[in-house]
Amino acid sequence: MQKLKHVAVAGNIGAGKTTLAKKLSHHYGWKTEFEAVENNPYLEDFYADMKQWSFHLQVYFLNSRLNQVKRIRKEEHTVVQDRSIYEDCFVFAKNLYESGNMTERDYENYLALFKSMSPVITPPDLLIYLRADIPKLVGQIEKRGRNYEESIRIDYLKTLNQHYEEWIKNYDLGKLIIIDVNQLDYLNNVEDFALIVSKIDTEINGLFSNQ
Ligand SMILES: Nc1ncnc2c1ncn2[C@@H]1O[C@H](COP(=O)(O)OP(=O)(O)OP(=O)(O)O)[C@@H](O)[C@H]1O
Repeated sequence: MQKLKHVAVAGNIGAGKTTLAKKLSHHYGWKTEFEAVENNPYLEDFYADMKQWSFHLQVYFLNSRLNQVKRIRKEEHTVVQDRSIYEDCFVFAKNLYESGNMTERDYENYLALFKSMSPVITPPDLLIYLRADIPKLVGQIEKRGRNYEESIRIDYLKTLNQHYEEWIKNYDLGKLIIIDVNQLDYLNNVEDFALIVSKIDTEINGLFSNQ
């Protein structure tokens, strides 16, 4: 019987991944893998000057996310991961290159590194994509008030959203749930959270019954 081992929550900056991952961990008893924002040595510099720091930041995230994947694989419990490694490559790095914030040689170098790593990368059993429009993202980014995120431009969020949609349209590495979170408040509204849980339960049952 297949077991749900690795769940990843995907979505743009401020979509509410961390909140959902925490709530799912509490509800299902899953372990969590979060990105430690405070210890990131490049994030603040990156937001101040993307051109200068994009490559450094992407290599940092790639390595950090690969280590998460390796830990998840070893773990016998189910783990919910806050953002997948595919988003780093197919959304963030791609967006930086296409917007002129990463040079071609750096991007090619990055892609070659990603390719070398790919035999070790296993996809999540279930990917939950949180789809959010710009006003929702902006509202949530403002609410949490991280200083360095004040410089995030609407344009940046918009092109990230376009890359997210492109990536998710072609995503075929495992089970996928798409949740439009624009009208949801699963932190404070029990019914909104229950709606997400019921979608996940359906997928979990599907995983089991396929065996
Ligand atoms: N590969 C990446 N390239 C550029 N920035 C990234 C990358 N991965 C994460 N970040 C940035 O790191 C910061 C920390 O992300 P964090 O894990 O808190 O999630 P978030 O995107 O803010 O999501 P949410 O609000 O949905 O929990 C954010 O500003 C995020 O955009």
